[in-house]
Amino acid sequence: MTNKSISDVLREARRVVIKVGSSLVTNEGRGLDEAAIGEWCRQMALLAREPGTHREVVMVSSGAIAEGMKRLGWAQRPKEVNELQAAAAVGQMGLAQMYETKLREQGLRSAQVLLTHADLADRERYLNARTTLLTLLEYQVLPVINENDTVVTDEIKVGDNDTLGALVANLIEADLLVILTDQKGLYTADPRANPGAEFVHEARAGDLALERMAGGAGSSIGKGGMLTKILAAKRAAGSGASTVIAWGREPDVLLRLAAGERIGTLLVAPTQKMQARKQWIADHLQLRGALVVDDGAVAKLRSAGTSLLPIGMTQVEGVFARGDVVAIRDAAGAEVARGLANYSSAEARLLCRKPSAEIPTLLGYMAEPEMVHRDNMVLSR
Ligand SMILES: Nc1ncnc2c1ncn2[C@@H]1O[C@H](COP(=O)(O)OP(=O)(O)O)[C@@H](O)[C@H]1O
Ligand SMILES: N[C@@H](CCC(=O)OP(=O)(O)O)C(=O)O
Repeated sequence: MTNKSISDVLREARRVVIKVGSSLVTNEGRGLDEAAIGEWCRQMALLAREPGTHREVVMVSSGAIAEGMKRLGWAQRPKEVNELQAAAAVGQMGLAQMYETKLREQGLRSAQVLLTHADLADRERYLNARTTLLTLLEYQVLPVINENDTVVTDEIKVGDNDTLGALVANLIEADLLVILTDQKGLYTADPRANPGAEFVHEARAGDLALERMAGGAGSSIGKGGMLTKILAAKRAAGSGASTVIAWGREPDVLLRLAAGERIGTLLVAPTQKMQARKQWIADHLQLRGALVVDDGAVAKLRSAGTSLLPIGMTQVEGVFARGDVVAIRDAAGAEVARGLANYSSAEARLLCRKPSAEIPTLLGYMAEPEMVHRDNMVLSR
C-alpha cells in the first residue's frame, strides 16, 4: 500500500478520468438526465479551473445505446448487433450534444473522442490517441470519450466503459479513475440481492478477494456491474492510477473527492505512477532498435531529464515503428536510457541532427517535436 494517506491520494490527483455509467446518464433508461449531467459538468469545470492545481479532467460517458433505444422507441434491448450499433449511433448524438451544451454553459470547451479496442491495441494508434488527448488537455478542452460502438462487433469490443475508463487512465497516465455509478461503492456482495452486505471503504486495487465480492449489473441498463469496475481498478493500477467507485448522485461528489473527503470505495494502486511506468518500459526488454546520441544530449538526458530531440541524434540502428521501445546510447555504445520512439527508424534516419522545426518539411507531417518524450523514457543506471 502507498505511504500516502487516502486524503492525499485524492487531493493530489492532477490528471483525473471520470466515468459515468448508462443507468446514471439516462436515468435508468428514461432519457438523458439533463440535471445530473449538468451537475457533473459544473463540478468538472470547477475542478479543471481551480487556481494553482493544473488539474486535468477527462470524461468517459456511457449511455449511447440506452439513449438511442429511448429515441427509437425500443423498450427491449435488441439482441442483433446491427440494431445495437444503430441505437448507439442515434444516442451518441444526444450524449455529445448534452455534454457540449452543459460544458459550454460552464465556459468549458469540449471534444468528442470515440475509441475502439484496436485504437488502443495498435502501438501507433495508441500513441496518436494519447497525443490527441494530451493536446486537448493542453488547450483546456475537456474530452468526452465513449467506445465507437457503431463500428465494433462483439469480438473486438472493449465491451464496457469501466474497462475503457481504465484503458484511458493507462493511456494518459492518469492519477485517479473515478467511476460514478448507482451504488455508494463496493459492498461485500451485491446490495440489491443482499441487504446485509457491508460497505468496503478501502482496499488494494488488484486484491483478488474483491473479485469474489463483485457481481454483474443489477439492472438491464448497465453493462458491466461491479466486477468490471474491480477489474478496471486493477488495470488502472497497472499504470499507477488509484480508483474511486462512488455514487454519481452524491451531492458535490467530485468536488468533495478532490478535497480529500473519503466517500465511496477507494481502491489504491500499490505502485506509484512513475514506478509503474518504468516497470512497463523495463518489461519491454525486446528492444527494436537504438538511437545513438551526442555528448550534449547525453548530458541533458542525465542531468535535466529532458526529452530527446532529433538534433541530438547522430545515428539510428535497427528497424522499428512509432511506439516501439528503443535504447538510447552514447557514442561509445553505453546505454543511457530506454523509451518509446515517436518516429519509425526510417523517419528517424531522416531526422538525425535536424532541428524539430524542420520535421514537417522532412517528413511531410509532425507527430511530436521530440524523438522520445521524457514521459516515455526511463534512464538506465
Ligand atoms: N458487490 C457489489 N457492490 C455493489 N454493487 C454491486 C456488487 N455486485 C454487483 N453490483 C451491482 O452493480 C451495479 C452497478 O453496475 P452497472 O449496473 O453496470 O452500473 P453502471 O451503469 O454505473 O456501470 C449495482 O447497481 C449493483 O446492483
Ligand atoms: N458504449 C456503451 C456503454 C456500455 C457500458 O459499459 O455501459 P455501463 O456499464 O453503463 O458503463 C454506450 O454508450 O451505450
